[in-house]
Amino acid sequence: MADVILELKNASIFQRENLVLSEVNLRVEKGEFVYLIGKTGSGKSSFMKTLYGDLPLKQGEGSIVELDLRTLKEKEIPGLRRKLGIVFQDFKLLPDRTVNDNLLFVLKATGWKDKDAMQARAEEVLEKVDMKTKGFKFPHQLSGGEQQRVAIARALLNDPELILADEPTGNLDPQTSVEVMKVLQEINKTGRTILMATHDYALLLKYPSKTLKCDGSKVFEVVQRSV
Ligand SMILES: Nc1ncnc2c1ncn2[C@@H]1O[C@H](COP(=O)(O)OP(=O)(O)OP(=O)(O)O)[C@@H](O)[C@H]1O
Repeated sequence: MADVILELKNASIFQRENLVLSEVNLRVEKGEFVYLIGKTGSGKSSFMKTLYGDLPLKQGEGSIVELDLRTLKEKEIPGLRRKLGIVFQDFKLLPDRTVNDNLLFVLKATGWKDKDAMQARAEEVLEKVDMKTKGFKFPHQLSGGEQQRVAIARALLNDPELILADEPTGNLDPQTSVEVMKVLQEINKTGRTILMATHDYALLLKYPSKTLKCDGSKVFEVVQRSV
């Protein structure tokens, strides 16, 4: 049987008392690349937040990287985040330190101790996103696409089972978006599972893959038409 990385059954997602999504049923298996699309306000970010423990799952069932979202306790959230790689639209790099130190900071915060191993790991992930020569730079010295590649490198540090990317190309021009997408595709080819929320239909057409749509407070799989 294929490894199930993420499964929701009859899940409802709320922002405070407001129902955002209901009867969500889905299953993502190891190695899949899945898009999550939908209009502004349709619930994509709320959905992603539920998956990384920022919004509690109060109704239905959900499991992600072998953790139960319904019974997830506050103190289990760091453990969940360690098994996930999360990439945001606005990169969220720490502006006051270099790329290298941004990566070392995360390694330290996630329990790494050996300095040489930490440096080697930082270089390894930078290499994967083709940023190995830029470790000494500060985030503001990088282009948006480069910052996002560093953010992807950061997401890879702890070898996550699942990468959640919420509008990772939302702040990038079309050409840079394609470059970032190529990086995500390469990562997916090495067997990592990726769930990516996006508005970018051009990317969907260029890199077709399983697509889920949030609409009318439901999430359903859509069949992509080739153009
Ligand atoms: N912190 C919050 N408190 C209350 N309601 C919220 C909160 N965040 C979002 N919402 C509401 O939840 C609904 C879904 O919003 P969400 O941000 O998940 O949509 P989205 O599809 O990600 O939109 P976008 O593409 O603009 O990011 C919206 O009606 C929004 O107003």
